[in-house]
Amino acid sequence: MKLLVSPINIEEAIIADTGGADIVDVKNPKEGSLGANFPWVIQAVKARVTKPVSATIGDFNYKPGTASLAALGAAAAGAEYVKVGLYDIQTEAQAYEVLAGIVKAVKTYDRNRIVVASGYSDYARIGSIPALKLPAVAQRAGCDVVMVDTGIKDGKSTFEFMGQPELQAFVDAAHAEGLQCALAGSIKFKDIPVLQEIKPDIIGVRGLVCGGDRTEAIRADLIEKLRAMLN
Ligand SMILES: O=C[C@H](O)COP(=O)(O)O
Repeated sequence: MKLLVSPINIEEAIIADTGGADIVDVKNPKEGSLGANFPWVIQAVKARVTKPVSATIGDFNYKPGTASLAALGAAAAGAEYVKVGLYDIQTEAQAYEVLAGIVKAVKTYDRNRIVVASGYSDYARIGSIPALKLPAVAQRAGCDVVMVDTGIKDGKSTFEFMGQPELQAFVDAAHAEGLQCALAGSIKFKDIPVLQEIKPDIIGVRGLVCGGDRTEAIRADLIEKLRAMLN
């Protein structure tokens, strides 16, 4: 499993990089679960880290044009992984239109860039499309990775909304579609053995490596501890 760590600034990005993250995922929690950071922050991180850079473009509603333009911005700023949250999206048709626009914008710019379609494990409480509907639509739209994160960051974990069988079904559906799969959402150290059974390709964390409070700064010792558990 690759380790994706989500820093909010250059200092945290360097700690994530040197601590053992495989993917440095720039985001801005002030603007939501998958809130977008500024292009100059993505550019600065890209210039300083050795690992592939990911950038979130926001928790989106049904705005395919806005989403595709934001995705191009993230790619142009240097993100190898461009990650969108399908937040206020209820249907497969809406999800497809948003994702297809993003894929076209990003892959026309550079066909080697990776598009990540993120749904939410707590889809029922936020009223978004169920996660299990996403692998097929993400594949049809030309995405590379499908994931779930929590939409509301109140400390409740993805495991509280999708049990192991449902998460396993999500990972298996992604793989059956030829996609990689990422799982995130207030993952705790105690969840790692279960994740090693479920076998997503990527796990995403922030709060865990901030000592439990994702508004605090990322700590090198906690990334190193997590890295050692994954090796
Ligand atoms: O993409 C991963 C997220 O940033 C996970 O954040 P979290 O572990 O604080 O829920």
